[in-house]
Amino acid sequence: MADLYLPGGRLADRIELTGLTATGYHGVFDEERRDGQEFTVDVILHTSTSRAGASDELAQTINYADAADHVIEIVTGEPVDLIETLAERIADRMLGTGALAVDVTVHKPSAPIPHAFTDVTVTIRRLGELLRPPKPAADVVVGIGSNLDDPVTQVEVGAGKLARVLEYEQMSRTRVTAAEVAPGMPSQPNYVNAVMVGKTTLSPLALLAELQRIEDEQGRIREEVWGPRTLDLDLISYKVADREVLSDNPDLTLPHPRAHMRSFVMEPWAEVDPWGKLRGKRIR
Ligand SMILES: Nc1ncnc2c1ncn2[C@@H]1O[C@H](COP(=O)(O)OP(=O)(O)OP(=O)(O)O)[C@@H](O)[C@H]1O
Ligand SMILES: Nc1nc2c(c(=O)[nH]1)N=C(CO)CN2
Repeated sequence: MADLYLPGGRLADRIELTGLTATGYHGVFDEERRDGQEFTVDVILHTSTSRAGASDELAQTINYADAADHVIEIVTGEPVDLIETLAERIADRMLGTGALAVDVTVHKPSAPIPHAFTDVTVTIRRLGELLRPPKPAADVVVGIGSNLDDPVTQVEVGAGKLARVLEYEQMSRTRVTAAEVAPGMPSQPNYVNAVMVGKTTLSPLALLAELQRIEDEQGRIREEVWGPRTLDLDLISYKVADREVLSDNPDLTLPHPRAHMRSFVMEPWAEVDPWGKLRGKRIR
């Protein structure tokens, strides 16, 4: 159960807490509620540790001591009948730490079973919002940009591929925009920009993997942030049942953190979706 492959094929990194033990008062029987017993919990947090590994900063990862505190708080907290419920509560809390997915095993080695046995466990895996297929289909906004190797054709071909990934899609007109470059960086050729809105049943990370596949197919080389590019597809906004999915995960930040400052995104978006909203505010 431990391996989790992310959309795009990469194996997720793991932070594992094993054998966390405390007395709890969970169980169906009165004696269990009265006397309590030991519960042991194993947790696997599926995440990406590469930024923390490179920067050596605790803020870039999930603090395992905080995760352990949460688990103990739930085990020693409000009693429930079933270890299934306990596992569900722990998984839910662990997803709140920013993990992409979690595996939780709850052990109840002193369970009231009138036979010789060593342990009884429940193990569950729960996916966070970035990995969960949406229900109903999500409304998404994708920014398209190119300023290398015949940008008009790059945008046209990229949009054609994107249209096969999305449903009920609608594309803005393309426009030529002056390149916004990072401070101190050399100027760049003009961009061709457009926005496509549509629906998807892909999870946010699965959609991002599709966007990156299309970028890669069009010869995108990722070297310089804000560098010139053959094709750039940014996931601007992802809404399920009108609720915007929010994420501060650097691998997929939602809504896109710079979109609201970019007229080359907001103008074409307003053209195809005049009632559109970003962080609850009308876009025009
Ligand atoms: N909303 C998002 N849409 C697309 N990529 C995102 C998003 N949030 C985070 N990313 C991450 O950003 C990384 C760098 O993306 P990219 O090279 O397209 O950045 P950029 O185009 O140079 O800058 P910008 O995001 O400001 O347009 C990607 O590998 C991706 O994981
Ligand atoms: N006009 C324009 N400027 C940009 C664009 C873009 O798509 N259009 N994309 C950037 C990084 O993605 C940086 N600057």
